[in-house]
Amino acid sequence: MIQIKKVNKVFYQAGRAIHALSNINLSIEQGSIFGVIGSSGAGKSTLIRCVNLLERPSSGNIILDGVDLTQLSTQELTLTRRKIGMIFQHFNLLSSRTVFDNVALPLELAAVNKNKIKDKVNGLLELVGLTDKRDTYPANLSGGQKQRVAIARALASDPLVLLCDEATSSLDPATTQSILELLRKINRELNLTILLITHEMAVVKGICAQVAIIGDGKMVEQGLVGDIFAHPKTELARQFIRSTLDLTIPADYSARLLTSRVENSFPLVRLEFTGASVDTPVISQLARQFNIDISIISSNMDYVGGVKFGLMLAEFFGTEEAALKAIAFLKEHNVEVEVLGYVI
Ligand SMILES: Nc1ncnc2c1ncn2[C@@H]1O[C@H](COP(=O)(O)OP(=O)(O)OP(=O)(O)O)[C@@H](O)[C@H]1O
Repeated sequence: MIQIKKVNKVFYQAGRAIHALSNINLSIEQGSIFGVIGSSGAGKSTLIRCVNLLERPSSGNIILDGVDLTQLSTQELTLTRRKIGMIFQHFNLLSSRTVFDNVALPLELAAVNKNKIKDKVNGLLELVGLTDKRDTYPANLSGGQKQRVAIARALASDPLVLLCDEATSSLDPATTQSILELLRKINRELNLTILLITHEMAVVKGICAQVAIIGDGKMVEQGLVGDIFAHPKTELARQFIRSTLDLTIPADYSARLLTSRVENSFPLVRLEFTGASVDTPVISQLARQFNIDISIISSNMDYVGGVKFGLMLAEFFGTEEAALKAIAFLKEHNVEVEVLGYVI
């Protein structure tokens, strides 16, 4: 459906070359939801803007439904762009137009007749759940409602692909979930291919089947979301996965944390379970085998693509020797263990 082939993008600023994208290759199947994740400045916006040629790649090809967009004339490109809808972080609605008129705009520009526009827009407003807001102005809508209008507008010209540029980044978590739910619904009902870029792994986990991780303009890792969560190959992928779990040491524990073991102090350990971890009940096993009492302080375990993974913060009560044996046992079972300090 979309093929991004050997795409490079170089910006020149004050005589300096900035390699925003280096040799990016991606293949996105029709009807799939594909996520591209990266930190700030990684090149995500540049990549998604290259897909509809808002930004022209310095080299490489963008192939949509068998057509190489980089080879089209300006006129051909204008027509082909109708097959590509786009939504943005800040919605980009026209404040002087009502909800209805915002959604109608692409149809008016394509000279569709008024009755057809009315039917189409009403249908789209129903799809995104905004029928009762048709005559409202954007200033009187919530962020989530504005994004629904933007989605309806993007769908007006029956695109094959929807590009989402940080579409949920300015929304609260509950609204983010409702917009992701809507994207899932339109993907299912319209068989629309969705390419989204985000800096939030939670968005990828929530909606995407496949993900590509980019860093510093380069492809770092790509594959099925479940596989990446289960077997991240790079430190960058691990960082993104950890960001969905977020375990911090409670303040009162930090205050009592020593860097070396003294009498009556016990190790505070951070356990990381990945797809490589052996799928046995290791916590109860090590309590029994090594005579260790385990106090779980916080835990964030998850299940994606058939794989359990997550982080756990725990205190190990027992002798120093028992704690060392327990840690070795966990490592043998491919649980990553980090001793964060000793709690007094
Ligand atoms: N028009 C431009 N002129 C010069 N440099 C640019 C331009 N657009 C982007 N860049 C540079 O290209 C690199 C990638 O930027 P890009 O906006 O694609 O990153 P991003 O991953 O989308 O970041 P963010 O999440 O912060 O938006 C950055 O170093 C940026 O400064």
